[in-house]
Amino acid sequence: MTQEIGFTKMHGIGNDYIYVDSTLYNIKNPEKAAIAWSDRHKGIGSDGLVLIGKADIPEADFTMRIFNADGSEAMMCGNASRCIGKYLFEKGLTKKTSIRLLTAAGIKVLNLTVEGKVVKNVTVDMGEPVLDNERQFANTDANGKETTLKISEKNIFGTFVSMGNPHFVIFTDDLTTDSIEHYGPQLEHDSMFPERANIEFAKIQEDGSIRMRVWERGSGITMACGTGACATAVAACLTKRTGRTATISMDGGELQICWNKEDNHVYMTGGAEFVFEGYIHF
Ligand SMILES: N[C@H](CCC[C@H](N)C(=O)O)C(=O)O
Repeated sequence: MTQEIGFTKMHGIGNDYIYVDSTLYNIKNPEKAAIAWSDRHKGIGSDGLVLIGKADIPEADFTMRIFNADGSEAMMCGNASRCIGKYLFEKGLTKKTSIRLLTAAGIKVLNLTVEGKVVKNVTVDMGEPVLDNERQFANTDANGKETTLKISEKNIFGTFVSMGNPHFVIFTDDLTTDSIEHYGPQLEHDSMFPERANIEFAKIQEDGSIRMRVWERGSGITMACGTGACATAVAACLTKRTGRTATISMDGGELQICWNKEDNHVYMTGGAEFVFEGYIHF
């Protein structure tokens, strides 16, 4: 027996997802739906599937579940959290401009910048980065200076930062697709990351901004990654390449990241857009 499911397609600087209101539609197998619907030829086409729900605890307003294009469920999605803020406000599901979103990585607070009835951009309190020391600085050089993680025989150095979901940030001048397609899947599945990992390839630019491209766990190369942008900004600061605020420039656009010294929280600011709506039989 197929169901007719209403969906909304949105993107956060090119990182596109299918959004379904789970108070209206009960998708029995979201993993399977994410795989089928993410297919850019036989499905709707997206980087994954996001389910929006109503929170049943007083500490939160709404809930988010996010499934990658391979059907794997992730703890958190930065770009999707901004899209949810826009979705909820512009569809009249809330009048709040500060929304508490319950995710598998805890409650994230979305602060909407609104002009009239339109959400112009969203700042998300992404919480504290988790620096996993045994994977953070595996080596120190002769002077005891902390270096960054060396991935075994690949002789690749990077910085592990979790934003609720795992990220490995590599600073390199080589941001070519060939390299990312070569090293991305290898590193995603490296034994150093039992839960797999999102892999960021980043380069500090002359104006101090950071150019970053990403191989996402479960979705491959995407146009942008919100949690990845946060992890990249934290890694750049940790390795003394930048200060605590950074503009992260990705294929799909820019995000402003601030790793606040007072509360140790990372704040991400950027846009979100509707693309189209439709129904799919599943
Ligand atoms: N692929 C990620 C989930 C999506 C995160 C990304 N799209 C973002 O904007 O944060 C993971 O498996 O952890």
